[in-house]
Amino acid sequence: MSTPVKKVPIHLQSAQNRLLIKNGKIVNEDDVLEQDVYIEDGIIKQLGRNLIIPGGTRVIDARGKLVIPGGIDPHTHFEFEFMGITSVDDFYQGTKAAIAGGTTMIIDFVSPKKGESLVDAYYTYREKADNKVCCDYGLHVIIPQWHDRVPQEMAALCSEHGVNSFKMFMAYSFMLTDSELYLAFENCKRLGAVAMVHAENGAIINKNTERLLAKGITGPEGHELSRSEEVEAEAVNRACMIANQVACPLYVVHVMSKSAGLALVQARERGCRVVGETLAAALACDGSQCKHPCFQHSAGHLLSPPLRSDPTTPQTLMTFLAQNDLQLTGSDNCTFNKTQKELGLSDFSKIPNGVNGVEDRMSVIWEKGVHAGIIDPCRFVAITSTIAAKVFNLYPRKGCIGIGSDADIVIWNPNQTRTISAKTHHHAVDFNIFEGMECHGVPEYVIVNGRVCVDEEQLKAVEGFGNFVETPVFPPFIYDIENAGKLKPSNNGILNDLIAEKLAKAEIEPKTSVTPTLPDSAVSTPSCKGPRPEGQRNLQDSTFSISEDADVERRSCIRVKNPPGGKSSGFW
Ligand SMILES: NC(=O)NCCC(=O)O
Ligand SMILES: [Zn+2]
Ligand SMILES: [Zn+2]
Repeated sequence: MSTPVKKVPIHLQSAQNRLLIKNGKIVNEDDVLEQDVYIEDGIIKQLGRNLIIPGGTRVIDARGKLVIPGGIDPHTHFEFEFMGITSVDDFYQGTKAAIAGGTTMIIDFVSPKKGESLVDAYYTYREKADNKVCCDYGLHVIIPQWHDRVPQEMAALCSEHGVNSFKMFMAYSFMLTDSELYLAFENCKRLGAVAMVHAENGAIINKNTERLLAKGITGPEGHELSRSEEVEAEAVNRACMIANQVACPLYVVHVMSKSAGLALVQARERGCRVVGETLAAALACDGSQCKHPCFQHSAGHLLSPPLRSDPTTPQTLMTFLAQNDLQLTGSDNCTFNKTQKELGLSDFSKIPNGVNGVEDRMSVIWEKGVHAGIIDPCRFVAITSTIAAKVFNLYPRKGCIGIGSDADIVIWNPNQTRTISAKTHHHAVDFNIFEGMECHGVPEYVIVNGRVCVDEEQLKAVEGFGNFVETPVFPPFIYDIENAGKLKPSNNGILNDLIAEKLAKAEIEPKTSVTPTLPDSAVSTPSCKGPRPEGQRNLQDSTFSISEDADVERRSCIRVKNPPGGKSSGFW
């Protein structure tokens, strides 16, 4: 079989090929620039003020707005066959929702059946996705079972099919044993691939589930009881230990608890190279939602690892992100409708696991991170876009606003608000875990490969406009140890002097004292009615605020030295 060839209608190939974004403030992960952006044929061609550009170019005025790299969601499951059913957001609806929220690239997971060739499963996904995606996409491949052909298939996916990442499970019926994980990580290391792991102790979950059901605990509240924080943290620790035996860098997906976050910090202190991802869901919701008397509400919030009962979890995870103890965010968008969730009405272990997030991730993280004063706009860009681009070796093509980069750009209005609701979202699913949450920060324009796909907040996504993007092996961010050292002090969420100076022009005043206080609970209570080169700067912990003028609303961004119960660590 050869790589699928996508047929994009001619009129879509170079739509709106010239665009100038004027008067905005470009925010990259490490810098803020007062520059205009000129785009031609989907690529950023010029940056600066007073650019000389061809006549007939469309001009968008971004005065008072931030011009940021489009979000990259490294964790979605569209049309995912899981627990006997298929998630309802397909590659069209899912990527359309992504764009509506300011995400311009997603990376989904090929999910081979046990015994199926990984390469065949990859083709199945390409066929499902290529003509549906509204934005660019990449693919990770799940390894559901270890057998002799797997190493060869992994090698073929890396060398011939543009895949550089594999996900292994430590729970569910397709979990791998420790020795199989060892082999999988060893192969990832040999190929220069990113080893991703779903870290929960599957054997203990199975035993707990049997015990809970036998006791008559059958509702959604049983879900977290069966997979407590230590069940997650133990697996994180074990995965890090196993990866370290073969010196394989590790990416832990969906870190959902303080205990798991701390396990990562401790592993890194022992010398393990590990990247930690958390989810929009975990940053905005807590486990109390799964105890709600309405089944649609409680089951609607059910995913694995679960939202945690400890109500300080969302803020702590955000603080981990601020301190680079966690590095990036995904959505794990895996949506099931009410009727699908009802498969588990009398047995929580049969409720399909998964929630929405691809549309609201950017707004939710802005709200709980920047608006709440825990991270600055540069760190927002890092954790929603740049670090994903670096980990999966897409940087600087994606994840930054630079000359030569893809024109995947969001014009972000931090002064605008919107209220999230299933009634207005663009997903196929009938429920939204962020229902009723008011978010400051709205994507007014979303530009996907140079095409304006959200235009003054109006969604104009085009089915099939996106392309499959190959992810090359040996991402320097995780494989080049020397560079990894240099990346460590990249904008660590802290406003350094130079950025402070630049933002000062854009209304930022550094403060002198550190106030290690966190804002009041960031937990939402939804209602239920049914190429950045060398020279990364050293950053000191500091407190700063963005002062108000005509353009930018006042924000107080607080750096906290140590997370509650934890200690900041370096990147590796
Ligand atoms: N997370 C979840 O509950 N569903 C999606 C599958 C996975 O990522 O484990
Ligand atoms: Zn998972
Ligand atoms: Zn997932």
